[in-house]
Amino acid sequence: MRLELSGITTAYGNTVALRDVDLVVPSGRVVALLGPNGAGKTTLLSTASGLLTPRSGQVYLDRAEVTGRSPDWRVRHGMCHITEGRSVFPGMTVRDNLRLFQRPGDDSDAIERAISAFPRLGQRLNQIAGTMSGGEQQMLATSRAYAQKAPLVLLDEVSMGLAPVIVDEIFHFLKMLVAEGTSLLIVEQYVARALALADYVYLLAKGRVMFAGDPSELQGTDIFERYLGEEMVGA
Ligand SMILES: Nc1ncnc2c1ncn2[C@@H]1O[C@H](COP(=O)(O)OP(=O)(O)OP(=O)(O)O)[C@@H](O)[C@H]1O
Repeated sequence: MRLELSGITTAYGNTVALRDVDLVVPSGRVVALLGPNGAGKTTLLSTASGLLTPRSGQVYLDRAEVTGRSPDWRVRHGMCHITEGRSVFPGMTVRDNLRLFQRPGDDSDAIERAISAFPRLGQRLNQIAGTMSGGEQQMLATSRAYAQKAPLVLLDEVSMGLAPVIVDEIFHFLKMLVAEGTSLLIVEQYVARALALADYVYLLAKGRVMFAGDPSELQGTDIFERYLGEEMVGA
C-alpha cells in the first residue's frame, strides 16, 4: 500500500509542528524518518494515521484521498500505526490482547501470526499483559502490525529503551514484514539499523523536510552531523 503526504502543515494551537511536508512511502518499500528531538516525526505519523488533522495538505492511500477519514477507517483499510510507548491493554491477558488485534471480518488466526513473529509471546498467552517485562509488552504491541496483516505499517520508536537482544528481535520482525511486501514508515533511534533496512530516508528538522533520498546519498555529506549529532550515526 502506498502512502503519500502532500503539502502537510500540522499545528498544536500556535505551535506549528510540520510545515508544508511532502513524503511518499511507495508500495512495499521502507522509509526511515529521521530528525532531532522535536523535529515533528511523531506529529507526521499521527497526521498520516488520522490521530491529528492537518491544518492544510492532503493524505493519500493508494492515491485515494483520506485526509478527512477517521483513524478507525484507516485501520480498516490497511494502515497500522504502532505509537510510541507500550500500547497494550495492561489488565487483559496476552491472548485477549491478540484477539483484539484481529481485523473485523478477518478469520485468520491473529494469535498464530503474532507468535510466529515473536515466539516468546506464545509462552505467555495466559499472562496479564501489564505484568510482562517492558520489552515483552513492546513485542506484544508491535506484533499487532503482523497479526492484522496490515499492508502499511507506521512504527514510532518501537525499540526505545529495550535491551539489545530484544532490539535484534524487533529488527528481525521488521525484516519479516518487509519480506511480506509490507510498506513501512519507521521512526527509529537506531539510525544505522534503520538505514540498513530503508529504501528511502527523510530527514526532518523544525517541521521541514531537510533531505529526502536514497540512504547512500547521505554518505560523504555532513547532514548527520548537522542535524542528528555524530554519536547517533553508528547507534
Ligand atoms: N500535544 C502537543 N501540544 C503542543 N505541542 C506539541 C504537542 N505534541 C508535540 N508538540 C510540539 O510539536 C513539535 C514536534 O513534536 P514531535 O513529538 O512531533 O517531534 P518528534 O520529532 O517526534 O520528537 P522526539 O524525537 O523528541 O519524539 C515539538 O516542538 C513539540 O514540542
